[in-house]
Amino acid sequence: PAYGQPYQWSTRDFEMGAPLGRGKFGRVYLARERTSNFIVAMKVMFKAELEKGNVQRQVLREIEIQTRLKHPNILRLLTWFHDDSRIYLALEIASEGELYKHLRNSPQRRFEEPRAAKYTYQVADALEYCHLNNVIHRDLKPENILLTSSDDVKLADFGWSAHTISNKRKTLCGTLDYLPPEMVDGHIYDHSVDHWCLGILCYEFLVGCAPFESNDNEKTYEKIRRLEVYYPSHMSSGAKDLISKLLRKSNNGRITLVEVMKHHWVKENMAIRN
Ligand SMILES: Cn1ncc2ncnc(NCCc3cnc(NC(=O)Nc4cccc(C(F)(F)F)c4)s3)c21
Repeated sequence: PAYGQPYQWSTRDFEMGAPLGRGKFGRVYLARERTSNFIVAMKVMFKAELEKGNVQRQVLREIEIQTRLKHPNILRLLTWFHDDSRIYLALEIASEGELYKHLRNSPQRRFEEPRAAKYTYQVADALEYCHLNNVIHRDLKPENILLTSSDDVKLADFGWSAHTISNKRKTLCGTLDYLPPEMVDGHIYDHSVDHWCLGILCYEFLVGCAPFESNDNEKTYEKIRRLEVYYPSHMSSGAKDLISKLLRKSNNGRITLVEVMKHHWVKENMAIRN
């Protein structure tokens, strides 16, 4: 490349391998960079599909956000490039794939408390870093969390993330189970929506399903508004205490992410595991 110009990556630099998964807007493949043999996860999206879904701005915002975020529990966007018909995201590989598959395949389809506590801690740590960088993830769910070979989690898919300045309503797509009350009622929201989602996530780790799940959207909205949470008898009082402090209607009533990381249930259970 011309002196001082950053190298322009292209598909020629990579040998594409097995498919790793598919999202709404494209597929993810294993890929190897030819000169370094470095392995990446390559997300390939068709421009036409992104235009049809009217999400190209979100992808550009994700690229802008993710190239800045560097944290052990956030999946790195290493580089990106495009050709005439596709956009490629070269992502850090998380070889154990999507966390929800491990959740669904666990005995009783739920994680033991030490494992749930470790992941809750790591997600809280990643979210705290995002918020310090004025980024709200907004789409926290087991599908967007990946697992590494060292059993650490990586927050991924910042396609729905936003800088804290913009309070655009999140167009309702995908699961409603994670929507906090202020978003269900279309009110403005801030980074504390992620605190709510962390509560839902921790509940789902421990129970195997989200607390407000129901087969009818209106019923889910109602349960969220009424904050009807059923805690199964197997759940420890420490876990119930933490979740009840995150699933608070008033966004400023939710405990901070630092308090989550210091919570006695998290600390006790992480001591067991590590
Ligand atoms: C499956 N799998 N197994 C191992 C493994 N290792 C790493 N990554 C994997 N999978 C990729 C995970 C992703 C990370 N970042 C993403 N980002 C995205 O998909 N962005 C995006 C695309 C199209 C439209 C939109 C928009 F605008 F609509 F929001 C946003 S997807 C892996």
